[in-house]
Amino acid sequence: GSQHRLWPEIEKTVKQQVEMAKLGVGECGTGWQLFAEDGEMRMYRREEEVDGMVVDPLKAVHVVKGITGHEVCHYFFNPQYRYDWETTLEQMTVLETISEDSLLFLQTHKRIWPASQRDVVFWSHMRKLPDDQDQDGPDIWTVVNNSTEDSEHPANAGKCVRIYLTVCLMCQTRVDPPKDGAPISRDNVSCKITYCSVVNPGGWAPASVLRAVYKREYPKFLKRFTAYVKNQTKNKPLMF
Ligand SMILES: CCCc1ccc(-c2ccc(S(=O)(=O)CCO)cc2)cc1[C@H]1C[C@H]1c1ccccn1
Repeated sequence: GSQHRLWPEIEKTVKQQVEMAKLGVGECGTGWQLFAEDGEMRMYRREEEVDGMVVDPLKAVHVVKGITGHEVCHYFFNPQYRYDWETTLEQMTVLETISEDSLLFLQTHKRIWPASQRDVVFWSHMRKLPDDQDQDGPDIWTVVNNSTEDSEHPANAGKCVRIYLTVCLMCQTRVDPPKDGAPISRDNVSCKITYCSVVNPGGWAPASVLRAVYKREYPKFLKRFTAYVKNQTKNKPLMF
C-alpha cells in the first residue's frame, strides 16, 4: 500500500519511466540505432558504458493484433506465468507482496558463458494510467521493474553477480469497432507495446559477449512473450 517504504520510489519511477517510454525513437540524433526488426517489431539500442561496463539502453516497439494492454501487463507482471515465457530465468522468488499490484522479486538468470551467473532483486508494479494523448481512448497499462536493495539478500554474497535494471513495459490498446455495430472482438483490438530496459551487468563481462547476448535474447524474448500472451488469451474474453 501507499505506506510501504518503497512507495515513494515506485510512484516517482513509474511516472518517469512512462514519460520516457512515450518519447519516440524517430527524433534523429537521439542516438537510437535500429538493431533488430521482425514484422511489426522494431528494436533500438544506444551504445553506452558505465565504468567500462556495457549498459546499452534498449527500446523496442511492437504492435500485436488480438490482445489488449491489460492482458499484456497481466501476463508480464504475474509470477505464475513467468517460467512459461522467460527462457533465461533459472530461479524466481517473490520476496514480498508490497500490495496487490506491487511485488518484490529475486531472480537468478542462466549463466552466459564466459560471464559469471547473475541475479537481480527488483520491485515490480503494474498500473493503469489515462492516455493523455487520447483522452477518450482506452487507458495505458504499464509494468515497471526496478532494482532495489533487500537486506535479506545482499548483493554479491553468493555465487551470483548482482545486476541492476530498470524495465518499463508500456501498452496502448487500439480498438477499431466493427462497422455493423457488432460487439468488439479480438479482431477489432491491437496493442502497441513499448518495452524499455537498461541492464547494468553489475560486474565485468566482455562487451562483445554482452552485446551479442542482448542482440540475440531481446528479440527472442519479446517475440516469445507476445506469442505467449496471444496463445493464452485467444479463447478468453477480452480484458480491458
Ligand atoms: C549479464 C546480464 C544477464 C541478464 C540478466 C537479467 C536480464 C533480464 C532480467 C529481467 C528482465 S524483465 O524484463 O524484468 C522480465 C522479468 O524477468 C529482462 C531481462 C537479462 C539478462 C541477459 C540474459 C539476457 C537477456 C536479455 C534479454 C532478455 C532476457 N535475457
